[in-house]
Amino acid sequence: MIELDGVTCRYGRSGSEGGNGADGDSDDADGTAATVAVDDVSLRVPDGEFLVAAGANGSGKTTLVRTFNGLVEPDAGTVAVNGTPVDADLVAARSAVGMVFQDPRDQLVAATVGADVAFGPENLGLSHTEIDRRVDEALAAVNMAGRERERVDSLSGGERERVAIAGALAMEPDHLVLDEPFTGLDEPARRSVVDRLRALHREGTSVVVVTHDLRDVAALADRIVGLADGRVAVDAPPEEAVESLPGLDVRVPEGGELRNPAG
Ligand SMILES: Nc1ncnc2c1ncn2[C@@H]1O[C@H](COP(=O)(O)OP(=O)(O)OP(=O)(O)O)[C@@H](O)[C@H]1O
Repeated sequence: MIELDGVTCRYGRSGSEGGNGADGDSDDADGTAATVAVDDVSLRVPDGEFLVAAGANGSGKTTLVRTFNGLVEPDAGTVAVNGTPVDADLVAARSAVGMVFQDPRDQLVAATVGADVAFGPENLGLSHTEIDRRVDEALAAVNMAGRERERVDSLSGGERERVAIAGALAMEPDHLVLDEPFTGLDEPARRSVVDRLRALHREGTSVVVVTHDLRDVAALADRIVGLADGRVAVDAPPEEAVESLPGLDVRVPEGGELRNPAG
């Protein structure tokens, strides 16, 4: 379970670590205005849930999910994972919440698929047998079993995304968070990533997907949280949420009972 209470994150005060940490959204002493990226958000993400965090560019989605494992430290409010405050045990939070970043190139660190997926477990100091087991299972989960020896730079965008997901899965997190996982992927690649997410969720993995485009994931979600200007504007099951989301500049699936504001 991930629990946020009254979380506010700001960027822009000069001298604040990591760029966030201002005490207001007015001008600072040096004349630099602080940006309130996340504004007093309270949220529960139960185990097993497939949650989609949707919103326009700049609505605060990335900042919000980065508080889940301490990559961003809130200026106000608290974040707890499995009952423990993130700032009290950063290692526990990072183990419990696996993160797949927006561009898998930012995440892939080794030359080959197997070495890349093994990287995280190796840093945990696990035995070779345990590392091999995790790599095998993680690659199987993204439908890339037996491809350990392939070079990362020879993979397609969709395959790289799936290797990045496997790398996060090899850490055996309670929650898997993916930030805009479909950016830059062609249709078959998107479908293959969607299929993998569906299968992972079916097998019990908790998934959080950050997106401004719901076409791929609306049908998978248990719940959609829509952000606008750093605040939760919508928090509802998909059928209800898609009615309000177009007003937040979020692209929703076309056809059926769902509308697409872009026409
Ligand atoms: N490192 C940073 N320094 C200063 N401002 C930032 C930083 N990161 C984000 N912001 C600002 O905070 C606000 C929220 O950004 P964030 O990236 O969390 O939103 P987002 O919804 O994920 O956007 P996108 O879809 O474009 O990634 C935006 O106004 C953005 O410009």
